[in-house]
Amino acid sequence: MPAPPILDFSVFYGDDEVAKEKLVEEVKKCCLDNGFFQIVGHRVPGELQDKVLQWVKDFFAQPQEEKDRVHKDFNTWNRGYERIGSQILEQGTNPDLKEGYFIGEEISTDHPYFIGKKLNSGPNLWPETMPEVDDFRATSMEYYTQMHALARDVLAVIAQTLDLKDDYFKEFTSGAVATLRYLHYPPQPADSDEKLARGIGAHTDFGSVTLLMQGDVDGLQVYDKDTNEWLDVVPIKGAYVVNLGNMFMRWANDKYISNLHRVINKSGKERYSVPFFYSGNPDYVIDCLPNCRGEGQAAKYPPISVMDCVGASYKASYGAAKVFKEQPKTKMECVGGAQPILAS
Ligand SMILES: O=C(O)CCC(=O)C(=O)O
Ligand SMILES: [Fe+2]
Repeated sequence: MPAPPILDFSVFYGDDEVAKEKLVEEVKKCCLDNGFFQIVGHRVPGELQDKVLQWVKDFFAQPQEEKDRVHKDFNTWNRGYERIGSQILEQGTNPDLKEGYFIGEEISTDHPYFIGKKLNSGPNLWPETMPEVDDFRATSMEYYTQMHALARDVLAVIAQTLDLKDDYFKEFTSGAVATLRYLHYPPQPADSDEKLARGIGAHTDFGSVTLLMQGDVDGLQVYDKDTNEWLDVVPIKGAYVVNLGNMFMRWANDKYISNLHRVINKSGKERYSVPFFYSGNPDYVIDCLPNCRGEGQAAKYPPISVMDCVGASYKASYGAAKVFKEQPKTKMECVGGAQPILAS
């Protein structure tokens, strides 16, 4: 299996039906193989991408005490900053050498979508003391909106890979929630032990699809089960790495794959990346997709709401992070397939 192929997504927006069919075929191959591919030719403006990446750098360049002002422990709905070393995603490795900042739908505490009712919902925690924070906020939310649109388009193509109409996921995507994560990986020492050093430990993602913008520094690797090797996903300016998450794998009855990946930053440089985790409408009930099981074959998993499926993964992840030293990680409730490692 080669590294994830680079697909020209612009044909999705054009009239060339043959090219569209080819795109659907290529995406299907990737979904069956390891659930990873890259896209160029999407509609997210390059200027907006550059602006976001610059803000990501500027945010993490702030003094530690400024970043701690917006620490995610100040809320229970997964928004704000997390320090270097606060996660261990892979059993037996060093704490992840990365810091992060989470953004989501801007939802007030009196909104019906507020936590308790809906998945990871609540107000964002903006770095109010950072110079030009209004631009940081506006740029982040504009990008967040653009990523929702791209996720819907990617899902329209994925629907076609299953011989479904391109609007099959319409209900799932209306009222969808998602999480945008800004990430900074300081350089890992060149002589660091590959057995222990991780920017982000091997894991699978929780949701339906993840759309990842990498900066210009490499380090992302995808596990190849056939050769037991890790394949480098070399950054391409402006491109998105697309991968399926655990919920989609379950939804597709394990026909499509949510694959292990990790980051080791051996470049000697600061690495920045921006994943967008698309959960979907929290109330939507996922139940074995059409064309994902043989005739007469039962679905492997019972129906489950998006909120319960993705929510269980978050709970398992944070619970496990807190008690990590005392007990081994367990398989998550909602993960399809025998993934040995917790998702993020
Ligand atoms: O930083 C990257 O390239 C990957 C990040 C990732 O896999 C994640 O946050 O789940
Ligand atoms: Fe990931």
